[in-house]
Amino acid sequence: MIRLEGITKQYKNTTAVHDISLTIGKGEIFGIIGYSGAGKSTLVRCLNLLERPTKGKIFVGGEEITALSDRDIRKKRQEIGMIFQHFHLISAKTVFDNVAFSLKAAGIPKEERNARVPELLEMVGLADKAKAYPAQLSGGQKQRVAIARALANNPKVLLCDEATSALDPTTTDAILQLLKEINRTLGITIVLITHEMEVVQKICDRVAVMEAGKIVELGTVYDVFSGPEHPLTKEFVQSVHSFSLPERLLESRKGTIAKITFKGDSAESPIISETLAKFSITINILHGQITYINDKPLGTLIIEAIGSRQEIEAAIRFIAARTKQLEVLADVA
Ligand SMILES: Nc1ncnc2c1ncn2[C@@H]1O[C@H](COP(=O)(O)OP(=O)(O)OP(=O)(O)O)[C@@H](O)[C@H]1O
Repeated sequence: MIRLEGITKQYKNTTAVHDISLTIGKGEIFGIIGYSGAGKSTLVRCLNLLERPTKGKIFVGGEEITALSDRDIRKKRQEIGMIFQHFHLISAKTVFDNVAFSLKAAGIPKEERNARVPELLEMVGLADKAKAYPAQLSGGQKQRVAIARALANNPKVLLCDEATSALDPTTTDAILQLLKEINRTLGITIVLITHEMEVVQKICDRVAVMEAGKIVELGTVYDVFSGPEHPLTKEFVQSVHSFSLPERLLESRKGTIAKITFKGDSAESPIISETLAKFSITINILHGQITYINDKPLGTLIIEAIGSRQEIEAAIRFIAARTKQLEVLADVA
C-alpha cells in the first residue's frame, strides 16, 4: 500500500529522516516509535507530502506521489486521512460542520454531505453531538470528531501523529479500540507514530523503531517484544515489560535464579513439570506472567532451582533448549 524508497528529509543543518526504505502492506496497522526528535513526525508528514522529501520516492496505492504536481497532490490527499495529537478542529464550527468541511473541500454536494456526516458521527460514537462545539467536548470526543473528519472522503490510509498522547489511559484505550475497529471493518491501512510502547503493543501488527532519522529495528510487534535486539528497542520493551526481583530474594537465594522467556507454543507447554520429572532438583517460582500480543502468548518466568550444581546445570540446559531465552540472574552460591 505504501512504499518508501531511500527517503531523506534535510532541514538546513538537520537530517530529520535519513535514507529510509520501507513497505507497509494493505490493511496493516504499522507503528513507528521513537523519542522526541527521532524524525517520526517528519517521516509521517512525508507520506502525504505535507513535507516534500529532499531525496527518494514514495508510492501510495501503486502511484508515485513524489512525482505528482501540487494540484494532483491535493486530490491524492483525499486518499490519505490524518489525525493529530491536538485534534486541529475548527473551534467556531459545530461537530457536524467540522466533519462536513472536508467533504465540502472535496467538492461533495450539500445533499450528499448532509447524508454522510451523520453516518460518520455514528461510526465514531458521536451521533448525539452533531450540534456541539469543540469546546464542549472532552479530549477523547474531540479526537473522535477528528477521526470522522479524516474518514469522510473514504481514505485508503489513515496517518495518526501521536493521536493518543494528549489523552488519559482509559480514553487512549477507547480511541485505540476505535482505530482497530475502523481498520478491521473498512480495511484502512493505519500508520501510527507514538513514543509509547503500550500503544504499539495494543494495536500494531508491525513496528519500526526510529533513532536519529533512521530505522534501527523493524519487525512484527510479537517478534520485537519477544526478542528486541537494538538497545533502544530493549529500552522501549522494558518500559512495558519490566520486572526486577527484590534484592532480598537475590541475597537469600539457596540455588540458581534464572529468567525464562517463553514464546508461542512453549508458553503453553508444561516445561517446568517436565524438568522436575527429569532432574532431581526443586524449583521455586519467584515471578511469572503471560502477556498476549496479537493473540499470541509471551511468557516470563523467574525461577530458583535448588539441588546439586551438576543437576541444576543440566536442568538449565534442558529448559534453555526448549524456550526462547534463558538468562541466569544469579548463580548457585
Ligand atoms: N520544519 C523544520 N525545520 C527545521 N528542523 C526541523 C523541522 N521539523 C523538524 N525538524 C528537526 O528534525 C528533527 C526530527 O524532528 P521530528 O519532529 O520529525 O521528530 P519526532 O520524532 O516527530 O519528535 P517529536 O515527537 O518531538 O515531534 C528534529 O531535530 C527537529 O528539530
